[in-house]
Order: sequence, then C-alpha cells, then structure tokens
Amino acid sequence: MLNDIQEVLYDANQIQQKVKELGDTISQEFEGRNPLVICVLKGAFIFMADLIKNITIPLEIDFMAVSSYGQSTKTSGVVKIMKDLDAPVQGREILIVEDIIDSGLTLSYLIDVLERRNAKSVTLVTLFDKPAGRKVELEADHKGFVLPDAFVVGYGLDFAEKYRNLPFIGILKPEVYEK
Ligand SMILES: O=P(O)(O)OC[C@H]1O[C@H](OP(=O)(O)OP(=O)(O)O)[C@H](O)[C@@H]1O
Ligand code: HPA
Ligand SMILES: [Mg+2]
Repeated sequence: MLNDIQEVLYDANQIQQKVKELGDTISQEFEGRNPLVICVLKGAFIFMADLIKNITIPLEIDFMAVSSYGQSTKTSGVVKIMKDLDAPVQGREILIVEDIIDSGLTLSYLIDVLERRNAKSVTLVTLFDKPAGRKVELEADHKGFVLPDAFVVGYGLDFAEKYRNLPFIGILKPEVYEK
C-alpha cells in the first residue's frame, strides 16, 4: 500500500495538531447551541471521530452517506444519497463534517438538502480543501489544510475504496489509477 504513495503531505501528528485547533475553535463557536454534527460518510469517518473528541461542549451526531466518485479519480457530477440522516434537522444548528472539498458538488448539494429541510443554520468544517478542483463556488467556514491539485488518499480518503486506513494524507501515484 505504501508503495503506491508518491508523497506524504501531512503526517499523523500534523493532522492531530490541526484537528485539535479546529476542535477548540468549534467548541467556542457552538457554546450553548447544542449542534447536530453530521458526518459525511464514508470519507469523513476518521476526521469525525477525532474531531468530536476535541470538542468540549454538548453535541449530537448523525451520519449521511453520499457518493459521487465511485471507482474514479474524477467526480461523476451526480451526488447520490446512499444513507440518509436518522432524525429531522428542522430548527437545528448543523455542523457538517467533511474530509475534503474538491469540486464542491457534494457539499453544495448537501447544504441545499439541509436548507430545504429548514435547518436553523449550516456551518461547514473540512479537514482538506483542494481549491483548484472547484466546479461550483463554495468556501468552508473552517478548514484544516489547503492541498495541491493532485489526487490524495489516506485518513479516510480512498481510491476505489482502498487506502482509507493510512494514518497520513498523501498523493497517490498516477500510475495506480492510470493503468
Ligand atoms: O467536492 P467534491 O468534488 O464533491 O468531492 C468531495 C467528496 O468526494 C469524496 O466522497 P466520495 O463521493 O468519493 O464518497 P466516499 O466519501 O464514500 O469516498 C469525499 O469524501 C467528499 O465527500
Ligand atoms: N482523494 C480522494 N477522494 C476525493 C478526492 C481526492 O483527492 N477528491 C474528492 N474526493
Ligand atoms: Mg471516495
């Protein structure tokens, strides 16, 4: 698996440090608001678990699974809900937890869904941001690292469901997906 990585961008320690900073900021911002923290599966599951351990105020969690990449390194452009939330979001203060914003299509779709369901507020935190990939205008309220224009894996992010368990984020060698 390690042979398929061209370059490690951020290692496990650097990620944990950043996640703690994000947890501190979010704890202050959401004091007294009892946020509903939504994990966007599958990619965000590791970030979600680490982040909420660094949030010190009361919160609730829920999960939504959406998919648009499948076996490719390019978005299909069609965001499919594979699993919906368990509970209504009407009147709730939502914090969406995402692993990466690339084209922005996944999150613009999700934000639209949550607003149509009458969430009170929607705030966006992403660990990784790849601004060069944008197809729609979208900015996270909080972000960890800005990444170069390359396909990355690890810390929850996959290529064809592989590499999610790598503890770091790294660039996948193009020969892995170009063959
Ligand atoms: O900004 P975008 O171009 O929409 O890309 C970002 C989304 O793509 C990935 O999910 P994917 O569809 O691969 O599903 P997964 O989380 O199950 O890997 C990633 O986890 C984000 O949710
Ligand atoms: N890697 C893995 N999954 C992704 C990426 C990426 O660079 N961009 C959007 N989904
Ligand atoms: Mg994926």
